[in-house]
Amino acid sequence: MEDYKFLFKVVLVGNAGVGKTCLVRRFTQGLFPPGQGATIGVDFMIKTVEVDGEKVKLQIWDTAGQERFRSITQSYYRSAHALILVYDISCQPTFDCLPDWLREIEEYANNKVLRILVGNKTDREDREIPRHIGEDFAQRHGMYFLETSAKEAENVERLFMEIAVELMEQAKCKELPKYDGSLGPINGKTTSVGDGSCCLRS
Ligand SMILES: Nc1nc2c(ncn2[C@@H]2O[C@H](COP(=O)(O)OP(=O)(O)OP(=O)(O)O)[C@@H](O)[C@H]2O)c(=O)[nH]1
Repeated sequence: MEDYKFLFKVVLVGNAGVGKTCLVRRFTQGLFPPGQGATIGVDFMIKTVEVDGEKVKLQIWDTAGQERFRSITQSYYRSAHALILVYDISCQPTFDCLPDWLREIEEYANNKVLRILVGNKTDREDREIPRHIGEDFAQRHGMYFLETSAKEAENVERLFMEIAVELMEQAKCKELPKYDGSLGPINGKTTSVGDGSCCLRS
């Protein structure tokens, strides 16, 4: 039996090419993969971290951004404890699609899911979306907000660690059932986490 006290499912969504896979690889393997191909369907990785001396296992689901995989990826929203919605700060269309992603989240995710908006690729010099525009959008939609660079490892560790801390705090308050690793929460119970209405601590 593996030794961990909490297991949380974190799902990344967002347009193709925004860097979801690179964020996951950076966090779980500490690398920025060269020539990363598009994700087909859904992929997942595990990383166990320690928060306040307790082991927290993060099961991180990396979904394909391409439209043709949408029906597969939607089925992963429901049991997510946290959803990371990613856009590329150097690519306006990826930001313009955020309302469409929010509609998907409204439709398929638990309405109490922890939501985080992430503007990735801060290392790029051709920024199109100013930081405050991303921040405003997140605030208006009750989401946490962070800008990251998977390439330069900026804020990536922080992103996942703050999610782990937040989910653990909520789990302690609400006594989330321990997730058994299957797609649905155990005992058929729908887990309920947080009200998703504040901003990531800075
Ligand atoms: N400059 C820069 N490039 C990045 C960063 N993160 C990812 N990329 C590049 O962006 C491209 C797409 O990265 P992926 O991680 O495959 O994007 P994705 O969102 O997983 O794409 P799909 O799997 O198609 O949904 C790759 O060429 C990466 O090298 C970053 O932080 N900075």
